[in-house]
Formats: sequence, structure tokens, C-alpha cells
Amino acid sequence: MATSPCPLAAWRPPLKLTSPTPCSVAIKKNHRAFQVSCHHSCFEIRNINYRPPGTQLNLLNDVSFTLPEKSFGLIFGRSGSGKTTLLQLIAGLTKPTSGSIYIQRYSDDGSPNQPPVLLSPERVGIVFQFPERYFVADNVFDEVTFGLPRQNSDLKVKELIARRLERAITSVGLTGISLDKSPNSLSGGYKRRLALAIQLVQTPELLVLDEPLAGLDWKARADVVKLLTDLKKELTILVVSHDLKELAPLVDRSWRMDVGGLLTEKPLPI
Ligand SMILES: Nc1ncnc2c1ncn2[C@@H]1O[C@H](COP(=O)(O)OP(=O)(O)OP(=O)(O)O)[C@@H](O)[C@H]1O
Repeated sequence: MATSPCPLAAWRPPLKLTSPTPCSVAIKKNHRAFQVSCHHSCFEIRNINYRPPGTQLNLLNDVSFTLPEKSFGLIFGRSGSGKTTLLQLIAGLTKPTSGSIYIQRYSDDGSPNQPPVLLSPERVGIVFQFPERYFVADNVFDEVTFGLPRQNSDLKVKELIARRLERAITSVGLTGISLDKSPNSLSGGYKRRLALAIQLVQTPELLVLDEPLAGLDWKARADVVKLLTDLKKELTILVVSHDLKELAPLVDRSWRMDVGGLLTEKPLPI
């Protein structure tokens, strides 16, 4: 795979302006020079094609894009154009017909470390549209720790699970909720927080979310937007959504998916 210099060189605002750091690029704003800290890894989706089994046409056609770590990407576009399918491919739930997804790490001087590493599905957390429909446990504790080795009696493993649980619950703001509560008894907004905690407990590096605001009232939507704003400080987030106005303040990069599975980087049409 051909590698390119750190994509931050072509990065656009919004940018985090910081004091000079290693791996930084100088930009000028209002005639003053700033240093912009560089991202040290990027998720690189390269030439993804996908043709569902038994069909004649590609649903996704040569999809390529780059998402620097701790940035927020948004994919919008017509219903049925293949956005959800792309998220499922990135999360490793479906295999692309061709193409790959990498993590490219950069050294302090901004040059790419060789070679890029294939992104393993364990590094990706996916929250489906209406995730509450997939809750399986009787209480919040079991729901969040479902995928962890809870039967392991090793004290170190138990401590690790407890730490991860606490961290996930805290980072989604579920600390005031009893872990004995039924997931289905939570409000709409809290169910979405729980769905995020289920992924965060697995400590993903990339979080992909399908329509995170769908079906919520205005208050819950505002809560989820605030939560995603906080999570963005720690994680790379890729969202598929039709709710462009509400998510716009978070968005660093956006792409439009057109029918025929063609993805193009575009500003949000708002
Ligand atoms: N395995 C498959 N076999 C056949 N068709 C499929 C398969 N997977 C997806 N499709 C079809 O591909 C199209 C794109 O689906 P997808 O859900 O990815 O679109 P989308 O852009 O997310 O739409 P929406 O915005 O409505 O959620 C749909 O028409 C879907 O039925």
C-alpha cells in the first residue's frame, strides 16, 4: 500500500491549537503563527468494494478515506446508499469483496511508520441504530459485562473487569443508575448511554455509530450530543446520520455517500 505523509498537513479547521509539540505543523491564523499538534495514528479505509453475496452490482465502490485519531467523522447521504453496510465492514461484521482497513501510525516527525497495520475488529466498537432493541440481560451490570470473561475466578481478571466497568459507566454518565436495574426500564437517553457503555467496556480505539440520535426526544438528543462531545476527547468516532445540524459542532470531517456506493468528502449541507 502506498503511504502518504501525515494527513494533518492537509487538515482543515476546526483544529486544536496547542503549544508547540513534536510532530506539529505551523499554521497562520489572523497573521499569528500557531503550532497544531499532529495525530499519531489514522484509520485508513482503502479501496473498499463490497458486493453482497448473490447480487450482480457493487453496493460500495472503491471507498477510501482517512480519519485521524480523536477526530469525529460523519457520513451522510441518501437512504439505501450503503452507509450502514460500510460501518458493518469497518467493524468487521462483514468482509469486503476487496480493499482493507488499516491503522497507520506516524512517528514524531510526521513520517508514516511502516508498514500500516490491518485494523482488527476488536479495536472497533459498533452501536447499531436503535441499540436498545438488542439488549439481552436482566440488569445493567450483566448487559455491560456480557462480553467480558466474568466466570474467570482469577483476582486480577476480576479487578480488571471491575475497573473497566467503572470506567465505561462513568464515561457515559451512568454512575447514578443502580446496576441491578433492568435495561428496559431506563429512559430513551439512558438506554443510548448504556449501549455506548457496552462498547466502551471493550476499550475500542474506534467507535462507529449508526444514527445515534434516531428515535430520541429533543432532551435525550441534546444529552447524547453532549456525551459524544466528551467521548471525542478520548476516542475516534465515525457516525452515520441524517441529523446533520445537531452533530455539526462535533464534525471534523464529513463525506457524502451517493447511490452506487460512492463516497466523497463534502462539507455538511446545512
Ligand atoms: N447482504 C445483502 N444482500 C443484499 N442486499 C443488501 C445486503 N446488505 C445490504 N443490502 C442492501 O443494500 C442497500 C444499502 O443498505 P444500507 O442499510 O447499507 O443503506 P443506508 O445508506 O445505511 O440506508 P439508511 O440511510 O436507510 O439506513 C439496501 O437496499 C440493502 O437492502
